[in-house]
Amino acid sequence: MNVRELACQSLFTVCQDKGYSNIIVSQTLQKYKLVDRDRRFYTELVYGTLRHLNYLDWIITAVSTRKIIKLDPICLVILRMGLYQIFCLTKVPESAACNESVKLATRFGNKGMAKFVNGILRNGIRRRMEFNIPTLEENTILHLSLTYHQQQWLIKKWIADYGTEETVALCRYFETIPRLCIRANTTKISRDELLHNLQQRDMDAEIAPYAPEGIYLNTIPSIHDIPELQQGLAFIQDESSMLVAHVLDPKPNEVIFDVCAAPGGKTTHIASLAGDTSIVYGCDIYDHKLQLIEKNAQHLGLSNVRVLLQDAATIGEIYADRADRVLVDAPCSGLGVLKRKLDLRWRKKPMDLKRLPELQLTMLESASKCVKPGGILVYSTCTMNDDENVHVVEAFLKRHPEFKPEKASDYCSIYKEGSYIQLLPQIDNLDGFFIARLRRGE
Ligand SMILES: C[S@@+](CC[C@H](N)C(=O)[O-])C[C@H]1O[C@@H](n2cnc3c(N)ncnc32)[C@H](O)[C@@H]1O
Repeated sequence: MNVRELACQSLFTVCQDKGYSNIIVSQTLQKYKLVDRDRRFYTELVYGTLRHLNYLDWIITAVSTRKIIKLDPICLVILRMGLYQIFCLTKVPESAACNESVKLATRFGNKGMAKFVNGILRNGIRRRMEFNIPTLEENTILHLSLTYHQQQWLIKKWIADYGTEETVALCRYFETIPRLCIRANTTKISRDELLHNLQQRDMDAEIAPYAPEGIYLNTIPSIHDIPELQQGLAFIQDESSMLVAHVLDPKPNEVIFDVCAAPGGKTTHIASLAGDTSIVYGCDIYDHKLQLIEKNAQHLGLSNVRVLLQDAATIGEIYADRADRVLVDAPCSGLGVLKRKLDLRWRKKPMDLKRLPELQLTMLESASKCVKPGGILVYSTCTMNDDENVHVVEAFLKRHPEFKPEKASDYCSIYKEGSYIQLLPQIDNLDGFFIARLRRGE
């Protein structure tokens, strides 16, 4: 298979919602031993097409007489990839992009599809001047959506929530290349020692400003350049996410429940802060995900982690008053981490934001029953959607006056007014995250 065929297949899988682009790309690169140049072109085609998806669809909508949703999915992938080469790459001649796309349509489709693809691409080239992105003044939403590769409904929501200037800053944050952030496994090595070891090997590493175990790597290394990851001395985790365990503030000799725990980033962090006289139960509703928690705990040498197959929405009926501390790191819309998840940007639907708060409140209510009198309940998400954050917590507090909020930022070094921490990428230069800390009365 040639490079374009591989890219076409990978994009087809991602666009059919059958996998994450980073996993598919790395599996493909492992299976097919491509030479460096082909490897780069393959990666560029897959990630570039995905990043520019809404711009490419904007062109297809204008040029095609058939509606996008009526197009054969493989035909749509071939068109997107062809237009990406024509409109966004400078080094591929237009004729090559067209001819190669026609070949793909013949290979994966039929003669009719090949003719259609040829027509659309040549039409696109003829009408090229029509596809300059409108300016911010001409059409704010379309401009931001096409320039920063975000869905229009999200841009509208952000403008309503933060205004245009902050929305631009937010979109810019999501366009920056994510730095790798690692957490020192402080049960085995201090952050200073880990940092020293990395810098000794000429790695451009610096400490994370807010998470006491966090280290950023400014140049993106291959994972294999960091043997400390394989040795269990460090764990890949975003800085925002590291703050959650500190807000929970686990202590020795405690029983702690992490009720939405897989793959165990926070469970293992909590376990290392609590020490081995505590027991941390990492619960999840998916059996196969529990294995990830176990594997991560074992790899980091943590003997105080146990896993539990358990639905967070019913956990309180079984384990009432059992835990000193409970973390609900709820499934959420993930709007705070759009920098990392390119394909997730296009999968988000307004409906997701509507259906989640009810589920989150159910989980929080059930998990709260596990908290012993005087114990701590922490609720966190990786989103900046108030309906999933402050509104869920306030609805919970209204029904449960036995819980009172405590100032979350007293437990970590990022200061926020009010009780809760809402990290905003455009203000805090961190992934969007929400953390609330509640205490049950005695
Ligand atoms: C935001 S992720 C958790 C990330 C994790 N805390 C970490 O730091 O690695 C949410 C998790 O909730 C799990 N989940 C979804 N619905 C659940 C339910 N009803 N009960 C328990 N876990 C659930 C998902 O499988 C997913 O692993």
